[in-house]
Amino acid sequence: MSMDSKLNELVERDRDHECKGFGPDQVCVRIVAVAKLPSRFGDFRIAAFWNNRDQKDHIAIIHGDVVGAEDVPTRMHSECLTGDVVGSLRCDCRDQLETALSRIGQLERGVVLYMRQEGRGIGLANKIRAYALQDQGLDTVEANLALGFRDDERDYAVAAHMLHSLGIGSIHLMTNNPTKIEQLTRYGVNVSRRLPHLLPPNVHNRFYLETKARRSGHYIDFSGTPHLQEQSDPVIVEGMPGAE
Ligand SMILES: Nc1nc2c(ncn2[C@@H]2O[C@H](COP(=O)(O)OP(=O)(O)OP(=O)(O)O)[C@@H](O)[C@H]2O)c(=O)[nH]1
Ligand SMILES: [Zn+2]
Repeated sequence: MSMDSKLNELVERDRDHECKGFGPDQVCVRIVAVAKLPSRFGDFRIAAFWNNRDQKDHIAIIHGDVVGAEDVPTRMHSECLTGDVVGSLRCDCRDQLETALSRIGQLERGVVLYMRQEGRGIGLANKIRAYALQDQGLDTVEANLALGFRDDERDYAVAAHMLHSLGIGSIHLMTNNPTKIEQLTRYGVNVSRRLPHLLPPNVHNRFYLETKARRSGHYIDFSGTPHLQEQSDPVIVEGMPGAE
């Protein structure tokens, strides 16, 4: 069966899908529409999902035949309008997204989950409030706390169910964030391997990345010499200020 027919079958199957849900919030997800999506990063299909937890359209960007597959290279990306769309250099989001899409686009198969969890789940306006506090000297964790949020408000139950809905048996997760692996595993996803997803820092996001390593326990090595191999990867955004 072709990949398109397989995915269309999943849409049919999910029309009346209901289950006891993932995690304490009993999160249930349906795959609602699939279409082809040729992109500058490769050939993809895009799948839209409904869920019973938030009002957001979460998305899977799929390359190759992933239904029923094991060890599927997977990137779980959190929406970042400032980075993804505007090309902000305050974070590493766009570099990570573009690199994930082009790497996966060149593999046999893989998937990028584009989760609408702007600002680590606090939303766009609040992220900009957090940026304003960072402009006054707070770090990214302190800014979230000052606004009355946890440093990270994301929950990956929707993402876990999305992978389940796609029939993906196990994943190789592209991340430096141990919490993503812990949570997905808790929600029943088999993360058979972690693939480091580091890109070279620029002058604007270096402190932000250091904070992720120092305060949020991300696997990013700044002090250790030699640096992790991945940090010497060629720069993705040509002409990026401060790029080494
Ligand atoms: N609250 C807040 N969110 C931010 C800030 N900078 C980037 N983000 C958001 O952080 C999310 C990306 O998460 P990161 O913490 O950068 O990285 P990660 O996805 O947890 O980890 P990796 O998988 O290793 O990339 C996106 O939703 C961004 O909008 C910030 O200063 N404050
Ligand atoms: Zn960002």
